[in-house]
Amino acid sequence: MELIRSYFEHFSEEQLAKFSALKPLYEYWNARINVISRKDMENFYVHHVLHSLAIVRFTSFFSGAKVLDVGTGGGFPGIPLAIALPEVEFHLVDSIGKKIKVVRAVAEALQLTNVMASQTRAETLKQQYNYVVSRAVTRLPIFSSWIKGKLEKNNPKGALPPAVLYLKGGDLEDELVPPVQPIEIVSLHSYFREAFFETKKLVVFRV
Ligand SMILES: C[S@@+](CC[C@H](N)C(=O)[O-])C[C@H]1O[C@@H](n2cnc3c(N)ncnc32)[C@H](O)[C@@H]1O
Repeated sequence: MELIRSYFEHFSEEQLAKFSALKPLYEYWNARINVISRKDMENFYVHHVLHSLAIVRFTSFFSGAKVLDVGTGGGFPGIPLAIALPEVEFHLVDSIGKKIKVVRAVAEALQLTNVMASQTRAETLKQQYNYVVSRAVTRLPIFSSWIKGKLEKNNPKGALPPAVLYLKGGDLEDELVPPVQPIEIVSLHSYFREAFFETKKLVVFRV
């Protein structure tokens, strides 16, 4: 847990214990339902947990905020975010039922009462959210069409306005076209020293 602690000194022992429990839980579930490539399990804390937590380096949302994780797969970035931000409500969705089964099992084992998981296509959701998070799901213009109308118009005064926070690797210039309205693009290497983050970005945008 030294890796997580070194970047997030304010996490409590309870939170660190939950992060520490994540790897054996995913090893157990991944052997039954593939949600993480087998060779990536070796780099679980850097490639999955720390990568997800980049969003917490950018913002901690506000207490009571509703956050949608679109195409969460086995629970990334939603599960690490829910451990890091227990005052925030997370709705994790994926179109594949067996992935949601893993998300529910992990959330239950860790008693994450701020996680709701649904098997659904993001396009069909009716609720509105203060923020949308996601990692590696589809090109940003397509993604934007899926979540159209699902962000609140305003957030409480002083909070980050409604936005999408999307974790992305590689080139994205040709994806930053309407309806994507970029607010900020952060190189994750400015947050984390590991070589994995050299090409990784957090794209914050409105639609
Ligand atoms: C490459 S995986 C990424 C999973 C996870 N976000 C991660 O980074 O580990 C993309 C996921 O998006 C899901 N997905 C694709 N289209 C979707 C849609 N329209 N609504 C909800 N989930 C979708 C897929 O089922 C898949 O689990």
